[in-house]
Amino acid sequence: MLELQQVSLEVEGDKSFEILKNINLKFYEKKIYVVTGPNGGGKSSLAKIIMGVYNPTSGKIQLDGQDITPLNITERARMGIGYAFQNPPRFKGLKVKDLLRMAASHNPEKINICDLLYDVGLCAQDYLNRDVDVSLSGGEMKRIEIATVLARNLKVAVFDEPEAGIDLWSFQKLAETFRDIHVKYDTTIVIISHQERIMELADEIIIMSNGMISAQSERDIILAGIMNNAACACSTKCVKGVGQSAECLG
Ligand SMILES: Nc1ncnc2c1ncn2[C@@H]1O[C@H](COP(=O)(O)OP(=O)(O)OP(=O)(O)O)[C@@H](O)[C@H]1O
Repeated sequence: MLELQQVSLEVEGDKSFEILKNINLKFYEKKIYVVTGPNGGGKSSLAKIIMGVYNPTSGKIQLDGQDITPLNITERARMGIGYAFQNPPRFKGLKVKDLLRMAASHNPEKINICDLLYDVGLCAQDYLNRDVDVSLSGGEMKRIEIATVLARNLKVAVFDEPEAGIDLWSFQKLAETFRDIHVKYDTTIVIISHQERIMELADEIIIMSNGMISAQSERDIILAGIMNNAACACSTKCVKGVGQSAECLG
């Protein structure tokens, strides 16, 4: 289990600014958590705190009871925490098979990289010798990156907006891939996303706004809350909105 205890993150600028405020969260094995909420709410910062890109100003992070707060990104990667980027990096001259072999080399179990490609819906024959460069589409790159996450057999995998820039068909395959990971592996999956279809994959949804957890519950409870947002008063044209409240009238 990954646990964040009273985690805060402050950045120094002209004046100091608290990006994350006293976050308490528990992420259990074999569960999918989707973190959502308004722009600037602190979701990516939370992902970076888990990864070790940022170190908290105060608070503690524990993995299976071990304090990992002082560990950096490389040390946390060795402990089984991995991150899939919003815009995955591409490397000239590197082939898909090299990338997967590199990822699998960190896994004590023997991994068949062709099976991994199959797991993410790609034909090994077509993709093993492809260069990891701009010739791969966004959706293909996303799936290859997910295959590298699977190759490492992570304890905790964090995906920041995995749906960004992929087409509808690839999106469907991506959702299936997450469902498969959920069934086959014990990995704790944390996905940052604004997409309702990604939220539908979650066991639990966490809503972050203004650097705090504003809601956290089972998927259906949160989704029902989002759909029947009684506080919405945006417009009479909005399907959710009431638009009639006195506050709306100029
Ligand atoms: N290194 C930094 N220095 C200063 N401010 C930062 C830094 N990183 C993030 N912020 C600010 O912290 C807030 C939270 O940013 P973050 O990227 O975590 O939000 P988010 O919820 O992921 O947003 P989005 O949905 O737009 O991706 C924003 O106001 C952002 O400008």
